[in-house]
Amino acid sequence: MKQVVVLCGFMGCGKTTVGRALSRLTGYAYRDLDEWIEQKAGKTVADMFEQDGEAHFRALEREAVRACAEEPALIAAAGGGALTFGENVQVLRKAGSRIVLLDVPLGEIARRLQGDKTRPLLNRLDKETAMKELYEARLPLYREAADFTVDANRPAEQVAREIAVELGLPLPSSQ
Ligand SMILES: Nc1ncnc2c1ncn2[C@@H]1O[C@H](COP(=O)(O)OP(=O)(O)OP(=O)(O)O)[C@@H](O)[C@H]1O
Ligand SMILES: O=C(O)C1=C[C@@H](O)[C@@H](O)[C@H](O)C1
Ligand SMILES: [Mg+2]
Repeated sequence: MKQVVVLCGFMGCGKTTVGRALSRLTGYAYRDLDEWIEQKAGKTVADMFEQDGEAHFRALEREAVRACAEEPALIAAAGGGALTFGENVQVLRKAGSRIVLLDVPLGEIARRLQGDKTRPLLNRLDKETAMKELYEARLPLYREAADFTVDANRPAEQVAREIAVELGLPLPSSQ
């Protein structure tokens, strides 16, 4: 059975952290789509935005989604914007991948990203307003994309375990 699980949600909701925990729990390989893109491009996401523009990054992101959908088994952390594009969601659905939304309230996201300079879409003077507007615009898109929503305002290990149980993933490391 195909077992590709893609974690989605706003920047800072914990996709990378929970994704790594879920990979440890299930034994499935972990892939961070942002890191995959950085390796392909040989530069950071922040540099890509600055030097090549967002459209170039989004094209590489579509490639990353396609490559991930082709895997037999994988825990993938999507970039914060990846599943706001219907085309990427359709590619994953068609391939039988499952999409999980990590739900975290905006206040907690803001706490987690305080002082962070690595996320280009938030690297601006009106960071608070930008974050709120983007969060509110994206939440309905994430909900539409997701097969399952998990309360991710809890320790990452707990969130990972709930996802594994809900999706019926193997839990070899707990036996
Ligand atoms: N469950 C959690 N509880 C508390 N803090 C967390 C939790 N998950 C992640 N964090 C912290 O929040 C910050 C953002 O987490 P992480 O990088 O995993 O988010 P992300 O969703 O991958 O973000 P991005 O979309 O930018 O890749 C990190 O400092 C991380 O340590
Ligand atoms: O929310 C977004 O659109 C982004 C989130 C990050 O994970 C990166 O993919 C990039 O900074 C864009
Ligand atoms: Mg991440």
